[in-house]
Amino acid sequence: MKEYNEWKHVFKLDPAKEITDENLQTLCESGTDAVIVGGTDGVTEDNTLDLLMRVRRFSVACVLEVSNLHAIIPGFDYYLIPSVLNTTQTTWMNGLHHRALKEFGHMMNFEEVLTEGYCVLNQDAKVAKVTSSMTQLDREDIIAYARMADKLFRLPIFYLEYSGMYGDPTIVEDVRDVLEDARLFYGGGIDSVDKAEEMAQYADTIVVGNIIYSDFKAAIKTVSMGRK
Ligand SMILES: CC(C)=CCC/C(C)=C/CC/C(C)=C/CC/C(C)=C/CC/C(C)=C/CC/C(C)=C/CC/C(C)=C/COP(=O)(O)OP(=O)(O)O
Ligand SMILES: O=P(O)(O)OC[C@@H](O)CO
Ligand SMILES: [Mg+2]
Repeated sequence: MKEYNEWKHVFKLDPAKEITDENLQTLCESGTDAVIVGGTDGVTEDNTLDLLMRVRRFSVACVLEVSNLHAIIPGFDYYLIPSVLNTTQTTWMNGLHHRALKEFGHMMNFEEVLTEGYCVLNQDAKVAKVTSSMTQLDREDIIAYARMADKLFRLPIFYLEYSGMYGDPTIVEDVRDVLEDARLFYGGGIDSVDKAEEMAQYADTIVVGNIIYSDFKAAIKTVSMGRK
């Protein structure tokens, strides 16, 4: 299993969406560095546990990105805990986190927990709407959020989230240039090897999500970035 600071390419599986056993096997054995289980809505204890058990048949790292309090299940290799830095509602910054720590704090293994500072940039994404994120940001605003994650809060991960659309590579490059310790995750609209390679020049880790469900073959091809 690869540790999180070795991940270059990861797939994000949405528990609310269907994937066949055959495609799941192909995906887990594709050479990707980790499989993240997570989505903005429709994530339940049942569909999360189902994916955990199915992914566990393979040796790839299996990671839960926690998005609601009702689907926190033991047995994953890592727990990614998002805080949305550009939300307008404290719920998504630290509110649910406080509730979760009241319930689970005493039994958590913090070695497995990784906090992510999200900067949500696609105004049409579900995550932007749910979290009422301020997406109309200029380059300097985004860089300030990157420094907030890296230097003020010392979060291990800064996540540039364009979910559903391909972002601006020059922004990813500029953010890469200011981060010193935080790992840079980029996610959004990667549907080809070329896009995977372009963003992987700057991001430590690229995240491939929706294309798994709309064009599975294209999704699997993204793993071959850097190996064409
Ligand atoms: C013993 C035991 C159970 C151990 C585990 C202990 C543990 C790790 C406890 C958790 C502690 C903790 C602090 C939890 C935080 C709780 C929480 C709910 C925090 C809020 C998270 C948050 C900000 C959610 C908002 C949405 C978000 C950022 C989701 C991330 C995933 C994402 C953006 C997916 C992309 O969306 P998608 O669904 O794909 O959208 P489309 O359908 O449009 O594509
Ligand atoms: O679904 P896509 O657009 O690939 O984005 C991946 C991931 O960043 C979503 O949280
Ligand atoms: Mg998705």
